[in-house]
Amino acid sequence: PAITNQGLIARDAASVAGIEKLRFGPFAIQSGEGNTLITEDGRRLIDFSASWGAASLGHGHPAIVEAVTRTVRHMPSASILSTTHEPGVALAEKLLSLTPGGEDRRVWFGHSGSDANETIIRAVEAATGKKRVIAFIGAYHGGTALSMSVSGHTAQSHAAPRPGLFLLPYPNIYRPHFPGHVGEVALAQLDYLLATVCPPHDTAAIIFEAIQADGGLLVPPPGFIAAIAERAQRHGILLVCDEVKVGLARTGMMHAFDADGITPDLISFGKGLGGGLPLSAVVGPASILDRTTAFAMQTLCGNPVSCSAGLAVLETIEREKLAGNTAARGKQIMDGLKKLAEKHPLIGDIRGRGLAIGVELVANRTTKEPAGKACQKIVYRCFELGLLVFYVGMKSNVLELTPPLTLTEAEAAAGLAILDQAIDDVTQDRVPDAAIAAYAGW
Ligand SMILES: Cc1ncc(COP(=O)(O)O)c(/C=N/[C@@H]2CCCCNC2=O)c1O
Repeated sequence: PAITNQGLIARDAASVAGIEKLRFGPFAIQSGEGNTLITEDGRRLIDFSASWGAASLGHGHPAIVEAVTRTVRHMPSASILSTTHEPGVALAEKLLSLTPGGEDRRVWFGHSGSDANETIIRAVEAATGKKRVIAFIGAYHGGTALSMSVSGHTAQSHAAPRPGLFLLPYPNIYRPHFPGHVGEVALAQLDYLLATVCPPHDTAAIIFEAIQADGGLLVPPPGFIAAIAERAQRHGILLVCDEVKVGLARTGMMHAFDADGITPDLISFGKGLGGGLPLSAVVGPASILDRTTAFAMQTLCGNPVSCSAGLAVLETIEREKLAGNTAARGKQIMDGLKKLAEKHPLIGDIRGRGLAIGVELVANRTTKEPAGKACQKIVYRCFELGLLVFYVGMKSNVLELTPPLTLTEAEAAAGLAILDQAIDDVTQDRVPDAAIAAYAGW
């Protein structure tokens, strides 16, 4: 049918496949400027999501515009598979210089966190010949078959876990599901697995997030990931850290795993690495990533335009000292949220590091009953009031605040004020069920 002059939402409904939609409202965007998005009808939204963390420098950052424009104009091919080029080599060198690891290492380029984690699992299995992998309940490692099969998020329960996968309980300090669900049980279970059905000689890797993002923005107790790393090292099991969401200065440190001062064997990057363009990377030992050729290919891997954006992101993080800004803005927001918690009983827990912040919403602070519907309504109301924020969590009740690393003090304050109003409106039942009925969220 001819496309009438309908709005984006109606046209989207008639043209874009629902299987890739994760919608919380009629969120139609016509443009972005810095840390603000402008809706189709011209309203300004402070962006507290950064497109799930991908727009690390906000929207239209001059460094990215300049790098991308320059490269797309002179275009040294579209791929690094069969022709190499300066943007790709320079970005690989930059990533090697920014990541810890003594031995000879290499960088693999992809387009998404999913393909990076997919490649890691395939590469470590091939290099070690080992069939078992250990991961965590609540983990989201991707949306492709293999990356999903080593995930543990309830939203992906439609995907079968890979054979030989063992899932451990990720520490949940605020909502322990059993005594010791704050770290020591996970470690005890890991030791028991390794001593029984998951022998180190057949266990290729342990994959984890230093902060579990989609699982509910769970921050493990200090020392937990160091304890995991110590066991991996002791048993000769490869340690894989998924830095796709919370890496690259988002926690106020260069790497989220810096919190425990560990050195993973392999690291996956994505989202913010591309600053809004499709780009992922795996950093790991040459003995794994350089052991053969033509093993993990996609035509546009190492696309020079995306690689130029990645270089611009990393250089800007350094030049603008964005890890420092992230720590400062994160403290500002955390302090602001603590004040909101004094007046809003819906706020059950506030946690995170830097600009990776979770606000867990509960109907009752004593029972901690998850307030999923209130959470959906708050996201919807924030959109109406001028703030874009989404939610995560296996009970869909954790607001995820991952604004661009370039967030300013004024934008943080304005976002908090809108969040305050939205929570108030939902608490006073001013947002009807009908407002969110059409949106499945997750
Ligand atoms: C820690 C972590 N590792 C890998 C991925 C997969 O990245 P891609 O979605 O770029 O393939 C993700 C993606 N997370 C999802 C993307 C789908 C929408 C829901 N929100 C996310 O942030 C992730 O958080």
